[in-house]
Amino acid sequence: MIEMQDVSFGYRAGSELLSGMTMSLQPGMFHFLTGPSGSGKTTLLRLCYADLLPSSGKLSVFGQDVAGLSRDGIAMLRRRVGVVHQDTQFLDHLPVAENVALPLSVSGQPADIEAMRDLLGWVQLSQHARALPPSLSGGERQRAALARAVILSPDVVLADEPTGNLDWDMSMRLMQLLVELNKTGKAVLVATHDLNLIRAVKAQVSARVLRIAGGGLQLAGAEL
Ligand SMILES: Nc1ncnc2c1ncn2[C@@H]1O[C@H](COP(=O)(O)OP(=O)(O)OP(=O)(O)O)[C@@H](O)[C@H]1O
Repeated sequence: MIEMQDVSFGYRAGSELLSGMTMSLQPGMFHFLTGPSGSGKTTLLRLCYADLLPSSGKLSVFGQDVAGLSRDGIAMLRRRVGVVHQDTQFLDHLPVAENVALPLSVSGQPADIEAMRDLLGWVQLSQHARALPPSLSGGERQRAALARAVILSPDVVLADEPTGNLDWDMSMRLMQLLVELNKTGKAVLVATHDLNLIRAVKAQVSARVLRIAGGGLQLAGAEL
């Protein structure tokens, strides 16, 4: 569903951050992306939803080569990819429910009140539907961000360090939601440097671990 063949990327011409990356996100599979701070995890995620385009190599998303896509084509493709950003990026003056529903209004779809109620219930934020984002705890913000990422029923969910500021219990609660999503058939990719988190999830679900090292991408072995 997302495939990279020999993809390289640099923010500045002549200086590559990532090079020779070949990988595919498998439908229905749980994936982790790990690597040291600054190694390029966020950058790789941004490539996965065509927020950045490769400097060289081939990137296909849902079978379409992104190099040949118009802006509208890229916008259509992004609707099938739910993203939980590292900084949750809420509009602080809008209540949680309206923030979660934003992808619907942006894509011109009506809000389904019943579905919204179910979604907020799933992330255990029913009580906070009318709250403003600044009043939420870190875990609540991440769960709201996850609800917003899945409101368009994407095929793939990408989460960038979603547990970065959370304690262990809250981190596992969030990962549990991602595991549940994965069990409904969605491909999930979680960027994290927390190897204990990867081990805890791998004890519950089969997961592939990709590691960025030296600007390239490797499949991590049995040590995880
Ligand atoms: N928009 C940008 N313009 C220029 N350089 C950037 C930009 N975004 C990131 N970088 C640089 O690219 C490198 C990789 O950043 P990236 O955020 O992808 O790493 P990361 O592995 O996600 O890091 P962390 O684990 O700390 O979040 C860093 O050196 C960063 O400073």
